[in-house]
Amino acid sequence: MHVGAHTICHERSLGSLRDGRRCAITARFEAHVRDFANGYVAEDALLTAAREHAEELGLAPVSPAAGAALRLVAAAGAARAVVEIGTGTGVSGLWLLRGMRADGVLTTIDVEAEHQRVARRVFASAGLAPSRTRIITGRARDVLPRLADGVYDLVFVHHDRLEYAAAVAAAARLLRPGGLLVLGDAWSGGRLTDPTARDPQTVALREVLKALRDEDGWLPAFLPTADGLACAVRR
Ligand SMILES: C[S@@+](CC[C@H](N)C(=O)[O-])C[C@H]1O[C@@H](n2cnc3c(N)ncnc32)[C@H](O)[C@@H]1O
Repeated sequence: MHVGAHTICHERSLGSLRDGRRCAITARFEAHVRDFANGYVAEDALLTAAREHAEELGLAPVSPAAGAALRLVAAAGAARAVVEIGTGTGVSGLWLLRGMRADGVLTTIDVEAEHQRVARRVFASAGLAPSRTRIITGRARDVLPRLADGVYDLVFVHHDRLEYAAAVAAAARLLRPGGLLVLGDAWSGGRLTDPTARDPQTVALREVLKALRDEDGWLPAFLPTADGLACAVRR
């Protein structure tokens, strides 16, 4: 997700950029980096189709760069058991599954069965056995308490930023020590670092990121890739 020049200029740490020309240069550079990252690992026809289905349904899937990063961390951690909150049409799920171990299972939760019907078709078209996915329809707050403690390698959160705090609390229980939490859309559409942005979703996200950084028990890092991925390893 693009972070506009005005956003960058509002960053206190980048106060020296409060000059229109430099801001414009920064914005152009940032767009260049974003476009390069999104094109660096091209999506295949299946991911492109899943992305188009998402757009038809009014959903914003992970960017290609964020998807490639999800596949990367799933592969680097040899993830076998992954939880995803926010199935959508399966863009992020397919990226995750392509990085996970061949016997890995993605448990993916979404309140909208219609979205999951599309995702199920996407996973099948990708040649994934039905045993590779556990697709659960329901609200995250109702489903997460039913999942087992301490057995998941990775939890990817990508639903409603107002519910990210509850999802992080659930992830702290679900992840094994050394497991990885990833929060999607962590730039909040470019508003994260804009101090004039006070919408409830962005405010809630800032609080979650602060808690992840400041609380014991997490080893955090912010990956500024495209739409932003906030990551933290469970200690
Ligand atoms: C941005 S889309 C997910 C996109 C998907 N992760 C991808 O990249 O392809 C967010 C999804 O979260 C679902 N959602 C929103 N609030 C939810 C909740 N409280 N519990 C479960 N799912 C929710 C929506 O129905 C939607 O499909």
